[in-house]
Amino acid sequence: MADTRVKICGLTRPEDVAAVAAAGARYAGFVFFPKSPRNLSVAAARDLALLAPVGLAKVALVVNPTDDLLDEITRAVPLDMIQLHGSESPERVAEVRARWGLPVMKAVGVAGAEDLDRLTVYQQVADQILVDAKPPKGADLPGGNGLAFDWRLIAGRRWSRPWMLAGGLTPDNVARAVAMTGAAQVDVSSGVESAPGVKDAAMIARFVAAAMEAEAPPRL
Ligand SMILES: O=C(O)c1ccccc1NCC(=O)[C@H](O)[C@H](O)COP(=O)(O)O
Repeated sequence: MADTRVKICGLTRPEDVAAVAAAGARYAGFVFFPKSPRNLSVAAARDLALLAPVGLAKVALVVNPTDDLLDEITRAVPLDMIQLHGSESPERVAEVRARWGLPVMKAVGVAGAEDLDRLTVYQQVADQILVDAKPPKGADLPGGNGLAFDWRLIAGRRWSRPWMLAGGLTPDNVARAVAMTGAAQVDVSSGVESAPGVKDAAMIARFVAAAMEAEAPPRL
């Protein structure tokens, strides 16, 4: 059994926080991106974050955030991590980490082998890497699109930092994804929704159980 750590991203309602905690997920993600069906105001995110029990890490997902937005979010919302999901440079990742004093997870989009060097670059400055599918050209959202990339691209890769696998994961494919990539952590958003932005408690429970029971490849 892999005992995979799960992040459920894009919670919008108190019952989502309860479902995520009851299922045994380890991270809850709150999205601050106006175009997203999962977008939250700072006040709404604060209310949700205050419901999270000890052991459920609260992650703020932001896209190329201004300093003012980061100030506003970090002053109001009790957080454990900042997720940068835009085109932030390595220098900006290092700056956010130093200035706001929280661990930073940098999302890196992967579509082909040409994207893999960026994983190495960002591992040098971020606390964690979120390895996600690259959004299609012209997509409204830089993440949360329910698209998977070819997991063979990262199978057997050596990592110098903790990382999470994301992109198109579902209760039905997460065990295969863990077995193929050796991911110790996985992230999902649309794969546990009944409609865009609407989380489904039964799907969350099924996803977390499948991820935790997955067989990981031997870690050498
Ligand atoms: O989920 C969003 O709406 C979103 C908006 C803007 C930037 C990133 C966003 N989501 C990123 C995530 O962390 C997702 O969990 C990740 O991309 C996987 O999404 P999915 O393929 O839908 O499981």
